[in-house]
Amino acid sequence: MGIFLIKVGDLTIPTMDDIDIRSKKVLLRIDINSPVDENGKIIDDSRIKAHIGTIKELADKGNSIVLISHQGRPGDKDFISLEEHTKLISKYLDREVVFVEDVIGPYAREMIKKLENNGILLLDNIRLISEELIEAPPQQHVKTFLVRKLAPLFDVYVNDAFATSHRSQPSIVGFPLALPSAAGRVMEREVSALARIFNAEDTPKIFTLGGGKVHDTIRIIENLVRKRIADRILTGGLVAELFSVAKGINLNPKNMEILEKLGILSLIPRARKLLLSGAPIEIPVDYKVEINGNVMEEPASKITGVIKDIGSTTAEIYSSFIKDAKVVVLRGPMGVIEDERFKSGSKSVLKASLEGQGYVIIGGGHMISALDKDMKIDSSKVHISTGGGALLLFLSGERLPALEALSMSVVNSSD
Ligand SMILES: Nc1ncnc2c1ncn2[C@@H]1O[C@H](COP(=O)(O)OP(=O)(O)O)[C@@H](O)[C@H]1O
Ligand SMILES: O=C(OP(=O)(O)O)[C@H](O)COP(=O)(O)O
Repeated sequence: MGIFLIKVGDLTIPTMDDIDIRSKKVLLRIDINSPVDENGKIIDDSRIKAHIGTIKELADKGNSIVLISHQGRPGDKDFISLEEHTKLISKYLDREVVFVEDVIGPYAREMIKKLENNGILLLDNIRLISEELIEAPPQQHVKTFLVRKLAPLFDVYVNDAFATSHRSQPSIVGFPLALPSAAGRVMEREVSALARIFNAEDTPKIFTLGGGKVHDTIRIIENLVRKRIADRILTGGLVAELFSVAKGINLNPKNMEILEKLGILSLIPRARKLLLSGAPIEIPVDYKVEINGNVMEEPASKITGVIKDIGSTTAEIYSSFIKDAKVVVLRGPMGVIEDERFKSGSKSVLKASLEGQGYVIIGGGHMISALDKDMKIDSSKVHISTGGGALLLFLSGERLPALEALSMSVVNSSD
């Protein structure tokens, strides 16, 4: 044990080298929330692979480990159990990992109590517990059923879920107030790497923002604009549709209905405010759409189909901007990448980023899954982050609840 604390702004966060973490019972929060296909099958396991090193290190130090993670959100198609995830973790670790079809009930607690030295369990989707979806301060979350039922069964809590570090949820912020805690290796690596590579003086900085989490993304754009961090913001996915509508472009009733159902239209006033303030937000000039099962390209001003990707002219324009940037940050796909026919927009911007001169930061589970095996990745100028929203909030200088909570962790006095 030494002093290896991570410093982030005014926060000091303990690492796994700072607490006594040998032969203990460890609760390890990971983020293995992965993109899944329409049958609920995992289509990209990058996030699972990312945590293997942390799990191995804890296992090698003689700890017994209980893994917790969420997957999707209740009501969404990707809200599934963690059974398949367990098999993948087991495959990459090359040892048995037991799936427990329970989270805080008597069965889960019995399994945790019985866990032998060096054993590894994965509890089921933590968002099966409704408390996990509540955003509240650590002082409130330490009193949840979730924390009160699980914390007494452990010696140590490790948070390796950088990708969930922007959520002030019990499994992220509650446990550090109940147990000696530390950041895991993924968390440590992400925070240290991003602090090192993201410098104010490196301009222009281009943010390519797509995907479906538009409520999160508009908050991020507001931050980036207020702090003048982004020189240009290239939009794709549902984010682009919001800004197109806010600019007065008629996307036709089918797309408006989708935006309405997702609650995205309520964001129009905020999007308009950003545009009117002169924010450097670019929107697509054309889209790839689906009409009766057929794929077509249509100009943004004459959309008749359901929008599924940015069009090829937009991809070309975005790529030319990207190639000239000093720093490129990409989060959220340009289209519905689960469908091969709508992957090309995301692939084009990724390819341009990797071929350009600038430093590239790629984040978010879906965007990473669009990276082709044959795309050349120069690790000296590319950081592939496990985080999406967390990454962007961190880059925009926001305090992440996970880091704040870890900085408040109770001190491990056993050494
Ligand atoms: N035009 C679109 N219409 C509907 N969904 C879209 C569109 N573009 C992207 N998406 C969806 O966005 C989702 C990914 O968004 P998000 O979770 O924000 O990204 P990430 O996981 O990379 O952070 C994917 O499921 C994708 O199908
Ligand atoms: O996938 C995640 O975030 P991301 O889409 O911003 O990368 C994290 O697992 C957090 O999930 P959430 O946005 O449902 O809280």
